[in-house]
Amino acid sequence: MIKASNISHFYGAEQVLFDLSFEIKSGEFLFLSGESGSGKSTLLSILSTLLKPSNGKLLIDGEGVGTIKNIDYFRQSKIGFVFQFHYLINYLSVYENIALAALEDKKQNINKILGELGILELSERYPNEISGGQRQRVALARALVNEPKIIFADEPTGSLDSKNSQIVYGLLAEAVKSGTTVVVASHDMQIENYATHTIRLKDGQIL
Ligand SMILES: Nc1ncnc2c1ncn2[C@@H]1O[C@H](COP(=O)(O)OP(=O)(O)OP(=O)(O)O)[C@@H](O)[C@H]1O
Repeated sequence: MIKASNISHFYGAEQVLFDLSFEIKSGEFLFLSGESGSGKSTLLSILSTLLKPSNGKLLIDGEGVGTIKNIDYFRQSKIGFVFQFHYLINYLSVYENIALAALEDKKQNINKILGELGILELSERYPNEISGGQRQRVALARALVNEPKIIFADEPTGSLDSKNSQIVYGLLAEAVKSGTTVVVASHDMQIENYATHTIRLKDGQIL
């Protein structure tokens, strides 16, 4: 599903990733772990096509990132993103936040996904009228709505307590069961209970 070959990255003169090569197979739940500053977010941003690596090659679902013609459609249709801060729009309802991200022919999925995530009854509420854990479930629903092949999550539970974190990991694990590939970068070692694979980074290298 994802093949990274000799990925390196520099911010200015500082090298933060060193010649990383690995594969992520379809249906894996990969935990990118490592201490603060080890390069997790940088690597996740590269894998999710948001950041161009300084060197190296990345194949996603058989396509070479960098040569993809319509990258916006590629991201919208194949990739779901979840971030620590959910970036929901406060002026739109839960339903509308998800509808905004949904491809036209996927809008019919919204209520089903809200139901599966246990937040259907919140669909008319606004983000500031629900809890942090519920907001992160909305962000997850938004990531799932286009039935992406891959979900990338950067510290998805960074602002949640342990119980809500477990709910989010459980929902990601459910997505994996139905065939989605999931890549999560986090400090939270609890993810090891859900992940099928772990890559541990230290100073920009795989341990
Ligand atoms: N935009 C940037 N410009 C310059 N240096 C950066 C930038 N982003 C990250 N860095 C540096 O790159 C290194 C790796 O950072 P990165 O955010 O990838 O690590 P991380 O493992 O995700 O850390 P954390 O867990 O604290 O989020 C760090 O030394 C950081 O200071």
